[in-house]
Amino acid sequence: MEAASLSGSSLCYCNDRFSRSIPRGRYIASVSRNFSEGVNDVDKPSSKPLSISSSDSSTQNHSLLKGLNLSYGSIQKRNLNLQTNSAVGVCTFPEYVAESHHSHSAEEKLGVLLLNLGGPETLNDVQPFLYNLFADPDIIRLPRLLRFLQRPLAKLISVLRAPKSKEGYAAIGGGSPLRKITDEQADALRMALEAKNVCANVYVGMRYWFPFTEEAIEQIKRDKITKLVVLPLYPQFSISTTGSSIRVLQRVFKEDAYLSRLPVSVILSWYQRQGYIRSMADLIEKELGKFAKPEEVMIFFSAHGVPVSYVEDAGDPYKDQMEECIYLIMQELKARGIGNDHTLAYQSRVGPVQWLKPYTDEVLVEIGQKGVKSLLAVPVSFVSEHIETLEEIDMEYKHLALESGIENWGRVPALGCNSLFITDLADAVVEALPSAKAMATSTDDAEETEFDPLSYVVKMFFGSILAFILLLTPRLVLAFRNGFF
Ligand SMILES: C=CC1=C(C)c2cc3[nH]c(cc4nc(cc5[nH]c(cc1n2)c(C)c5CCC(=O)O)C(CCC(=O)O)=C4C)c(C)c3C=C
Ligand SMILES: [Fe+2]
Repeated sequence: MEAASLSGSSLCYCNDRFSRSIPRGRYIASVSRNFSEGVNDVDKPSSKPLSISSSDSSTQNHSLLKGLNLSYGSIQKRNLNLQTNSAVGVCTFPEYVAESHHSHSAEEKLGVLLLNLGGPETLNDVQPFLYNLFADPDIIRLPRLLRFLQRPLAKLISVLRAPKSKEGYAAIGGGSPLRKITDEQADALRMALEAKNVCANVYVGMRYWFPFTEEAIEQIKRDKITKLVVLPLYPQFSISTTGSSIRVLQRVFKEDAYLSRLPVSVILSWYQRQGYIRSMADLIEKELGKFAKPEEVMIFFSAHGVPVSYVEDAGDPYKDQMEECIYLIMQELKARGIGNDHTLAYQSRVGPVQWLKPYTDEVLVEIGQKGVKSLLAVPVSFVSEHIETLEEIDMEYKHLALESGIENWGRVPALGCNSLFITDLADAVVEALPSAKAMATSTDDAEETEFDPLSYVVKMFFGSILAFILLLTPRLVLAFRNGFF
């Protein structure tokens, strides 16, 4: 069966077989764990190209690879070798079907790894969580020559930003709800798969906080999983989210004999799946119904931003995918007779660089001044409630909107465990199974370096001094004054 009929989408589709092998230089994937006694970095160099078998079931393949190909920028430089097979069929696999436990293939064990960002569970976690985030070279992208500054800079920025972040987390109850919600989604997905007669263990791996992706992978090994589907909980692909998490997998998998032979299928993005589009449209339709005059409400999509350089220099397909996603949701609403005005803006910018525009806060003021009276905010880049929905949108943006002349405010909840959505994710997992392939390691390790504790200490020391000096440059001082960090 071809991909298009599986996604059930009316989109054009492709079932091309892509095979990309992208040459690159050295890339250091840095993962920092924070244990009770304090920050404990693990920075292991990673240079061997790995191959990821990726399964997408509609146009996303095309646009994603186009996105990756746009420039020989970040992704290629960073060793993301992609083999994408998009012809995916709906079928159940005898080895994973519940009834087949007693069969010869009972040894087969399917795993699904959900990837997410993670969030601090207490206020004390905030600074170390921020450290882990800013130490990620996919979040602060430094030129190669300045990479030794990554961790000292992360330390400084995390310490400086922590008070502001803590205020945000304090306002939503003292911590992020992300772990609890992601665990619930994992459970719901396991049950949705079971309902399709597919037995799977579902794991949660967070990028910047517990349970770290590496812990989930350890569990996958202990459970002797024989096939793995990797499902990032980000509908749209960004270098800063899915890209970053996949790099962690590449690093861990290539270093382990069992993992490097494990058949894996990575779902890179799924914003165009019909179940997701429909469930978003359902939520919007329901919330619109709560307004006195639903047809007059502006639908305001607010997506998490990324720096412009990600899109323009590094070829991040995030913006394209976001725009296509909004188009599809609006098409679905139109098909239901809902033709409201809508707009897309980007929120949550951090630091002194240019982020994707227009900015949510600026657009809210603008449309309030233009006379829009009713507005429905739709968070669109993430599928769980988190600090940016509960604090930034519900508190800061709502306040700003009301101040700017908007009188009726509404907000669509995040999808969470919405059953149509979870069922669609289960379908995506099933569709991805046939394209699972072992990640192959290459011998291209010429530039690999070993972790050297002495050079680490030296770099940390001089890097801290340099980072401190850099932070005193007028531009950055201004950025701090303006509260960008
Ligand atoms: C699609 C979603 C996200 C993208 C893209 C993204 C990029 C990105 N984020 C930062 C900096 C921060 N993000 C923070 C929290 C945070 N980010 C996302 C999602 C995306 N980030 C989520 C869901 C969360 C919240 C997690 C939670 O605890 O609930 C934070 C910490 C919070 C704060 O201080 O504001 C920072 C900092 C950058 C720099 C970036 C792209 C380069
Ligand atoms: Fe973020």
